[in-house]
Amino acid sequence: MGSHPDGVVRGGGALISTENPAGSGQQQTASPASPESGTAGRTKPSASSQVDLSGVAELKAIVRIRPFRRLWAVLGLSSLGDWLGLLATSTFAAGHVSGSAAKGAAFGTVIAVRLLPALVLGPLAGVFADRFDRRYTMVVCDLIRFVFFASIPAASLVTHDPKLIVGWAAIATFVIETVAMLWVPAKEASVPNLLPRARLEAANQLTLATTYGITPVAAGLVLAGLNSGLASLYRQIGHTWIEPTNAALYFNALTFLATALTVLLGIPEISGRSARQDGQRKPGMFREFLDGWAFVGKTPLIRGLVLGIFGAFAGGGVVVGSGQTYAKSLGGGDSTFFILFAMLFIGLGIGIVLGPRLVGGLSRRRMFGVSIVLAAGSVTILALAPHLTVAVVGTLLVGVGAGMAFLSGTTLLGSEVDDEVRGRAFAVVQTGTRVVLMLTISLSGFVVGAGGSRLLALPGIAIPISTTRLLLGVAGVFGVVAGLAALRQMDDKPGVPLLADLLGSLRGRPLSPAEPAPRRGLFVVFEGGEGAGKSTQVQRLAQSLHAQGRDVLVTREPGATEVGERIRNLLLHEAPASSALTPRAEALLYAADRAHHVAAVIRPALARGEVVISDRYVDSSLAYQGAGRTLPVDEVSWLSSWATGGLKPDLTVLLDVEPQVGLARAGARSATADRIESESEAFHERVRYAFLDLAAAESGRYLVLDASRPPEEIAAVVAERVAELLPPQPRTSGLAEVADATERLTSSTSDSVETVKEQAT
Ligand SMILES: Nc1ncnc2c1ncn2[C@@H]1O[C@H](COP(=O)(O)OP(=O)(O)OP(=O)(O)O)[C@@H](O)[C@H]1O
Ligand SMILES: Cc1cn([C@H]2C[C@H](O)[C@@H](COP(=O)(O)O)O2)c(=O)[nH]c1=O
Repeated sequence: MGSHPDGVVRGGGALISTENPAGSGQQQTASPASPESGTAGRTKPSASSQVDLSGVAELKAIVRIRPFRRLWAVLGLSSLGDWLGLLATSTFAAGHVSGSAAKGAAFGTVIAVRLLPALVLGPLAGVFADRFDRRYTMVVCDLIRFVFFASIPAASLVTHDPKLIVGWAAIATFVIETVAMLWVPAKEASVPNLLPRARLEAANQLTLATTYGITPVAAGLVLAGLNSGLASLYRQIGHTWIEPTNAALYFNALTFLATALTVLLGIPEISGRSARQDGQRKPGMFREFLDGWAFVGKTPLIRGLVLGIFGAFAGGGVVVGSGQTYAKSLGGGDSTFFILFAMLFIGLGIGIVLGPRLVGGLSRRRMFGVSIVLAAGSVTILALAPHLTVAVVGTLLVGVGAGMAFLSGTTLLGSEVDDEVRGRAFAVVQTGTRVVLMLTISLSGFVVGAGGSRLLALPGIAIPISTTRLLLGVAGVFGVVAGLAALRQMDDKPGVPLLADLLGSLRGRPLSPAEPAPRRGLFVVFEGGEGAGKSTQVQRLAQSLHAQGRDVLVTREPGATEVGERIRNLLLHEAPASSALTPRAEALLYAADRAHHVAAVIRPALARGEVVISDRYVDSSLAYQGAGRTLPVDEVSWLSSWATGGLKPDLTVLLDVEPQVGLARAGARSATADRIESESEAFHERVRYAFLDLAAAESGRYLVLDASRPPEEIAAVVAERVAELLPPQPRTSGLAEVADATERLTSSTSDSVETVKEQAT
């Protein structure tokens, strides 16, 4: 598969872009400095650095990019041609034979011939898109489509034998569809190179809406217009080229000539890939073909995408194939079937247009998996629907899920698959979806036709079981499993709970993934109210671990770093009263201290394999700023998880004490109370119960101890629990025994606590 330029990682044969937002590996020959000339290839605006625009502004931003605008126009024209071609060739063939059976056979033959190339040529098509200049591939394909579309009506100028005319229409259609199989992956693989990556999703929304929303309607209108406008003229003049179907085919041919010229002369940016390949020996076509399939099979992301997309299409195929009998099972007829069919397409449109707004910042990999589960879960709703209303809602949801999956899947393929192999990835999807759709529509039609409805006789009761519903149920469950498997394969936020992430995204606050970090040490945190004895226990644990010869880092929040010390003073001593610092500002200052603390002190120590013991951490913010100051706890939690990059302690020791007792201890320790110690008793009560609630919610990671017990008892329990989390330490010398004895003699005064704190800072 050639070289792997910067920004591309190889793993198991995988080539996934990690850096370049506009399609890595792409060496643009154009120098797109302004939006007019296209921002692809050079600039590096990541999804996160891109300004988040509203829907219309986003669309304006992408159509302002000249190469993309032109490609979009080409796509619109070409798609109009496709739809016109489908309608016109079918009616053309049927119009040249007489008798309903012959007309039906002619129509069916043309449709079958249109689908055949997907099976024969589909797998090879991607090799063309990846091997040759995509611009010339598109131009040659469009010129061939121009000639062959024009040749269909022109055949009747040469012969009047209907068999020859229909036969030629079938051959021409086969050729046209064959080159379309080459054109589509070349086009799909080019789009990501013409746009900044952050705009790819909106671009896909626009192109999908054009292909499946605007152009089929436009094609119907053009055909209807030609029919009504030219029919009487044709009757008067009699020239075959103004016969409406012939005129539609000539018009269609011209759309392909127009697109060929536009791509050739107007979008040179599609070329440019060959520069990278100069001087390299290309592998043979067969090798490239095998590499493409190996890439799909070995790369978890692509495997997940392909699995999910095929699953969604299989579900859609089953819904369409069993639609008519399903409508009957609801007590309806053809009109019910059409209502359900319309609902499916309305849902698709909603999913494509509104899906991204709905899920907000949810990662697109997760959006893809969740959409498949939504679509498939809704198919199971259809299986159980007792009434048309439920079936209508279910069908709408199937469409919404499928639309969102289609959009996110296409965007992921475009943005995460390296340019070198993107054409082949798109070709696999293109071929596979056609095959899966054809098979499931025809198989499910056959199964529901043969199955009918059976009575399940149980003692005392007979339950009617319809094959249609059984099939829908099986398809739904299969789809949910495929969606979950896809999620597993491609999840980019392992460790971040999916449901919480989804709910946060729907509300506009997605959870950040934990920052990947080599982590070999152990992270222990002490939490509790004022004067609970945290510092005392921190120091005891540190000494005990030191005595075992372990590397220990003692630290605290706020104030473990130079910057943190200044923040601490500001928070606890310099601001004279609570009114001088608003709760949000206070929360942000604690978060700022934490962000720096984690990055500068905790993560490096953990990476070195040390035991890190911190006097307070995230829970203090949840308890003091959340419960104490009554800020929304989920907002404070989000802030902390952003500040820490998702770093959680391995163990949190909660020292629980009544606030009066703790405050009295703290008062005895120092004459003046700081800004937070001076808060009301009710404030400290809320803080105490918030700590206890946090521990109860995740009990496995907490050790809750009664802090009114003697310090040495508490220390023993803590040491025992920590020992369970540490690997056994080889005893090296008699020094360890000496250290143990020293530790037993050490007093637990607050002076020595301060000494340890000083070492840490
Ligand atoms: N289990 C205990 N029983 C009685 N007194 C204790 C106990 N633990 C600590 N103390 C004493 O209580 C005072 C406060 O202890 P320490 O500084 O360890 O608490 P803290 O939780 O760190 O307080 P703060 O959060 O206010 O910094 C100290 O004088 C300490 O000696
Ligand atoms: C980390 C953190 C701390 N606080 C409060 C809790 C205490 O009153 C002080 C810290 O002083 P101590 O000597 O460690 O007891 O700050 C808070 O309100 N929010 C936090 O996130």
